[in-house]
Amino acid sequence: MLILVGASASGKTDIAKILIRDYGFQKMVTTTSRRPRKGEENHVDYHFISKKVFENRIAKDRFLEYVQYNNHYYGTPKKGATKDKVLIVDPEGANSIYDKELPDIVIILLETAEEIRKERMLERGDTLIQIIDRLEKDNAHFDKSQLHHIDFIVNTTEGTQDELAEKINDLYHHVIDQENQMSIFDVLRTDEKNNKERE
Ligand SMILES: Nc1ncnc2c1ncn2[C@@H]1O[C@H](COP(=O)(O)OP(=O)(O)OP(=O)(O)O)[C@@H](O)[C@H]1O
Ligand SMILES: Nc1nc2c(ncn2[C@@H]2O[C@H](COP(=O)(O)O)[C@@H](O)[C@H]2O)c(=O)[nH]1
Repeated sequence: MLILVGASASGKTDIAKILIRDYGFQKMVTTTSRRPRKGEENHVDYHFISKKVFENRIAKDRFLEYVQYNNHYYGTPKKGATKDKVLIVDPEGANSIYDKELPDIVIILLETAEEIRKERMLERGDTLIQIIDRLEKDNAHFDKSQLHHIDFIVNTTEGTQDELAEKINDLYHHVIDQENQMSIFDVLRTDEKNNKERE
């Protein structure tokens, strides 16, 4: 699973969409107890459920990880957490998944100059108050020191979303293909050992 972590307007959503459109990834749809925003679709943007149902699922251990943010729950369902998924979570979520030592997890932190993020937020119509609030909160929350593990840091200040998605896809495969190759070596080594024992 490819995990993208990054501050607001670092390009996570656009890059994930291109990875899905062009590189065979699927979206890991997460679950939230917050209400859908205008234009958001159930089971596409999130699985939208009530706080009570969310707490019920916590009790049933249905989440790989979950957090409480802005008085709402957000969680990654255990079901469907496969290698080909792209997941966007905050650092706390990425840390919980990393600490579980699951196979095929690649964590990429997107870093973007604050000035550019501000411009992008203005362009997409965020208010000045929203922008100031997000910039202030994000600087501490999305700092690399908050993550237990990072496979790669990708600077998204420059470059188009297409170029960045291509780079991220390459980095993901660099790790995953190497891991798979290692497991082939492990098989060969085991075969060799078994043969020697038989001799
Ligand atoms: N590399 C880029 N070049 C130009 N514009 C970009 C780039 N990446 C993102 N943008 C623009 O910046 C805005 C924010 O992008 P996006 O929604 O992908 O960010 P995000 O990290 O998911 O933000 P948030 O966490 O706030 O939802 C969008 O309007 C998007 O089109
Ligand atoms: N740890 C998790 N964080 C998640 C999950 N799903 C989304 N998120 C993060 O929450 C914030 C707020 O999202 P918003 O859609 O309300 O703006 C954002 O940073 C997301 O990346 C999750 O399952 N686990």
